[in-house]
Amino acid sequence: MSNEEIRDQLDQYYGIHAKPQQLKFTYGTAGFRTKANILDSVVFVVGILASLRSKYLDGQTIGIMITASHNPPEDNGIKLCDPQGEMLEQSWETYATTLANLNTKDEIFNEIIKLSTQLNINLDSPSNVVIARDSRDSGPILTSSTIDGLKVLNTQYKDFGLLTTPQLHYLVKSINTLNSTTSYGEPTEDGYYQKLSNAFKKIYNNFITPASSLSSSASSPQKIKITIDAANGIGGPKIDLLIQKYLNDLIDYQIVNNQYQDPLALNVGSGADYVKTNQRLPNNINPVPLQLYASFDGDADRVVFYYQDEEGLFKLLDGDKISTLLTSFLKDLISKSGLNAEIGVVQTAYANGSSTNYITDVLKVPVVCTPTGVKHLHHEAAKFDIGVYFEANGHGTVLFSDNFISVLKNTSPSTPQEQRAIETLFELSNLINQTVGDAISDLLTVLIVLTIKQWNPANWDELYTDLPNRLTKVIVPDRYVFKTTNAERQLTSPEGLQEKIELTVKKYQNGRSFVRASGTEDAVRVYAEANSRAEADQLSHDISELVKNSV
Ligand SMILES: CC(=O)N[C@H]1[C@@H](OP(=O)(O)O)O[C@H](CO)[C@@H](O)[C@@H]1O
Ligand SMILES: [Mg+2]
Repeated sequence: MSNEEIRDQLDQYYGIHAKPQQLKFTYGTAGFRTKANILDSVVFVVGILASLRSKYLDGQTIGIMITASHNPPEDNGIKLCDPQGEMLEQSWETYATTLANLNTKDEIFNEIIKLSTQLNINLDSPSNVVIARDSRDSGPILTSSTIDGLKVLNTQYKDFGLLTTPQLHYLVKSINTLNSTTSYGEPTEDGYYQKLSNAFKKIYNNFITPASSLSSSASSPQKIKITIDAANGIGGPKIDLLIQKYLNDLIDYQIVNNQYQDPLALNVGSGADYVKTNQRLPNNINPVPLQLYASFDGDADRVVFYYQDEEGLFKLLDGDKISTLLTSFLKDLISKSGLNAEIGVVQTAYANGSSTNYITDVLKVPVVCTPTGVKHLHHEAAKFDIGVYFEANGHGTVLFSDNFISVLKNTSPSTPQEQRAIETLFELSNLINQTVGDAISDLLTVLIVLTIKQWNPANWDELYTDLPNRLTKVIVPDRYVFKTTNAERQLTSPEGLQEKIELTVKKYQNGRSFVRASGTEDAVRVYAEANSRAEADQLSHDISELVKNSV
């Protein structure tokens, strides 16, 4: 495109999407996220950036997701997805932030020219983008503003409408691998359902026969039971569609908080974040002891499970519990397969200390700790043949390396046991989303593992006992003075604070605490765990006081 053509396009579209002068925006861990009514200028320039990114990558398809995940209904956000379904490369986050804060049409034009020169982008290259949104009522208008941004550099686009975030990631990877040897799947929403349900059924049929089932009737196995709190978000109608169409004879499910068309209901008193943060049931669940419940977040890239024990106590099965369940299952399969595979687990400092000890000491699997944010975990997990990564809040997945997948495809098993283990490992790589944490895919994986093990939620929970812990926020004048090292587990600034924290922690049995600035909220987070509830609370209080007094 010539400079004149770009100027003409900006003349046509910029006026209605001009930035309000006083606002500042940052592309953070989760993209841009704020009140929906101030996002218009941001989504417009994200359209331009996605076009540049695609041209930079020779026309490969880039994904745009309009969502604010677990935030309240009046918020919204936008994030980009790279060609293999991974998060946007970090250096481009800076370009996104720069573009979003420019105040005039000329500045935007100059930035387009500057970036294309600096990065050697041929503006005549084709550019392709797919776009989707969660169920927020601000979604359609923000989508249309994003599309105006795409038109500035003549980008081809397809609007997939309402999808979960992981479905969009699936589509991006499927489109970019179409007709190749590493084809990820059919690039349609239904292709996603087919891929997951086929894998689920194959694993199921490999293990569950009428004779081995727990069923009272010998001829038909009992259906797998689950109640899902969909946070009144887009995950509800999507998992409904998948199970209805493909898994209805295997899964007996109920969806609560499924009012995704109610603009005020999203994430209110419901959802994975609500359940994990408050450590309590969401609205509209009357628990039956020892039955399994799950909560998605607003864009269905996180899931947590829970149940009520026989004493009537609420018990949470969070990302750490999912990680340990899957790791123990996978390790067992590797050993039965007769193959050599390196399995590893990736966690953040927020993982419960008991889970880390269990994985290291009992499962004897290496654990890597990374900074918060899934892109850090994802990157480390990709270094193993099988890399399991979950944040404690329920966002995570399991990555199978290309090399290990080709070993699985090309090995001739010598016993039926080996054959079953190899097939199951291969189908798990299809069932578990390889691009990003996925509530639907993780839910199906947990259900099949529990069914194979014939475990109820209490059996799962028994693997280890969580150390009592507390996660709190402290509001400070400037959170950026809190700088960390060692995967965010130690402070380097403010000076002297880390030493004080360590002296305090030493007073508590099994005490552990760390402090870091949130990347998504204007606050400092304090995490504390110790041997008892009272000690964890006291430690949390002591450290919060140290933080308050340090600034
Ligand atoms: C303790 C915690 O749960 N932190 C969350 C939260 O990050 P903070 O940087 O802690 O605000 O939002 C991130 C994005 O959703 C998520 O990846 C992360 O796990
Ligand atoms: Mg989310």
